[in-house]
Amino acid sequence: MTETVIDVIDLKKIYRTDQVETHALAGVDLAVKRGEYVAVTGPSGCGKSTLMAILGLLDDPSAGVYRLAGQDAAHLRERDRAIFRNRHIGFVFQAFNLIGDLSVAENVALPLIYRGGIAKAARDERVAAILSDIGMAHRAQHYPAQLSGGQQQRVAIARALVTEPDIILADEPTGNLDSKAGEAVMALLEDLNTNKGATILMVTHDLHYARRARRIVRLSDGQVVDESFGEAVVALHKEDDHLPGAV
Ligand SMILES: Nc1ncnc2c1ncn2[C@@H]1O[C@H](COP(=O)(O)OP(=O)(O)OP(=O)(O)O)[C@@H](O)[C@H]1O
Repeated sequence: MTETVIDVIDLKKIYRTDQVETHALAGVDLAVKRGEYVAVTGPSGCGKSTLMAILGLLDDPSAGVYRLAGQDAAHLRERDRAIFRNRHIGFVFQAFNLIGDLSVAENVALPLIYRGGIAKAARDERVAAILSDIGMAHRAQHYPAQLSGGQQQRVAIARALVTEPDIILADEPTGNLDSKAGEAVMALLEDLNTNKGATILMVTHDLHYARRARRIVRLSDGQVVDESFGEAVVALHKEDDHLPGAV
């Protein structure tokens, strides 16, 4: 049986201010198996960022179960979070978040340095291989400011992948890119999923990009209201009467 990487059961997040209580997540159930590529989509305010922050261990849920790679991830102590994140998660942000005064190769090597226990020669080898995989080997000694937005996001994806995480969490990865660069990033994510077995969960408000994933989960008012399959799956199974159509 395929291993479940992310297992979320009845996840709730309530924001309390003096006057109001906002149920940002009102009981989300979501399972992501190894090798899946899932897009989470939905209208503004439906809870996408809140869900991503919890899955990325940046915030705690108010209630519910969150298991990551089979371990309880909902109640980690502060000092365990960074270690857990480094070990299991690769994060791709909308704003790339590369470090400006480090070269491309140095940016990609950072998660391996944080992990520790990996000799420099092994790190260099791993970084070179991953930059080659994503077509950025020729930019290894460049600095982020010398790259286009699309290239910076490719480097950020390499940085997320370098530790071979259980899951890539991509938060609006095309949000700061024009459509051509956005398409290139989407093609890279698809390739990593199809050919390298990367497990990906991407949040996007853009249905056009959500459809490029294999499975689409729609949130509304903090709950999963619909699940369907992306274009690649629908094209593959278009003869299959039992498969729900693409959104
Ligand atoms: N820190 C906070 N304090 C209070 N309410 C919050 C906080 N963060 C989010 N919310 C509320 O929780 C709900 C879900 O917000 P969230 O940012 O997760 O939605 P979203 O789907 O990511 O929206 P968008 O697509 O616009 O980024 C919204 O009603 C929002 O106003």
